[in-house]
Amino acid sequence: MTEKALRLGTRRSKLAMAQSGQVAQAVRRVTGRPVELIEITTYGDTSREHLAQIGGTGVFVTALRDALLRGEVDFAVHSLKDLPTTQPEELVLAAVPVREDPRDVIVARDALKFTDLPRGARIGTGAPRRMAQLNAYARAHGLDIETVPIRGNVDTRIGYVHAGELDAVVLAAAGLNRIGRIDEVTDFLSVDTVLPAPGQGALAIECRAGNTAHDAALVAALGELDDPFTRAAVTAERSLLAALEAGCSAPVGALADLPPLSAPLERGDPQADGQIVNEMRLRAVVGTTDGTRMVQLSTTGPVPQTHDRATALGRELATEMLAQGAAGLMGERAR
Ligand SMILES: NCc1[nH]cc(CCC(=O)O)c1CC(=O)O
Repeated sequence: MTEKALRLGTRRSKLAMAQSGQVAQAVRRVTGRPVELIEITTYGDTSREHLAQIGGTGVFVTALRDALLRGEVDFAVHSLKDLPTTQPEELVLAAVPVREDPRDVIVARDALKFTDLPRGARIGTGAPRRMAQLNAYARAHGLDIETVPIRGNVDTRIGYVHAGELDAVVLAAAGLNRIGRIDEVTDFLSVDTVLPAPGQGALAIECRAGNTAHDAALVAALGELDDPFTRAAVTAERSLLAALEAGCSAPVGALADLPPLSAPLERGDPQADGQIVNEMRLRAVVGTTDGTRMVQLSTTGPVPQTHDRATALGRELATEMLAQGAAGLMGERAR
């Protein structure tokens, strides 16, 4: 007997199709079932307005969720950083697979590195988070750059550099990796310079919450693709974002990862191994887009072992940031 194919709901962009194709492979492997891609057009794909203006979180996500709720697809694949922080009750994140490179990168003319850009260089990015941190770094290090708001898919953005309209554009490493264009990167920005968006580099596999035996079995099967460390990290990052009452287009960077090894220990040292598997560092930044005012904090502790603990970690750091005036730096609050 041939089993019915699982229907995977996906956006139609090149990036979405690439990552959905990769998840489809993994799902075939863990379920032994065929997987069919169902393309769904979202408002975010058709709108020409700036994302910050159509605003609101989740422009890319709503249409996929509607298709799930209507039963037109069995599961959906999202870029985690595009997912609103509120989780609808009827849906569940069945898996958060291992995160890939969370860094932002630049693609610049003449193979330039960020710090080698000439005076007056124009850098394209539509993300207030990227503008804020690039401008803050430039101020602190005597660089003279201008951030230029752009949007569009990866082809469009890199096209501005090839056309000579911009000196560089900022993109996520993970996206370029997934579409096979990582070779075009001219500089990987250290997360010490630019903290990524909460959830950047991670994917979310979302299902109906399991009210039927069929849905419950699917949630359990897809759970095989979950990576507990990535899950804990992105839960903390997103909880921080939610507690700041900021949306995905707010100037908020956050990353939970392994803390650096303390000085006397080296990798391979049994004590060091204990440290690297047991601890997590959460860093976050909020700033004005011109980079003049920033609140940046970090905390390190045991890897949270439950959803509630990961959520508390993010919320606690957000509370400290708010106490230091973070709310006043975010401009328009989340809608
Ligand atoms: N904002 C759109 C978006 N959503 C996810 C990614 C990249 C892949 C990822 O972070 O998982 C991108 C493109 C980009 O920021 O360059």
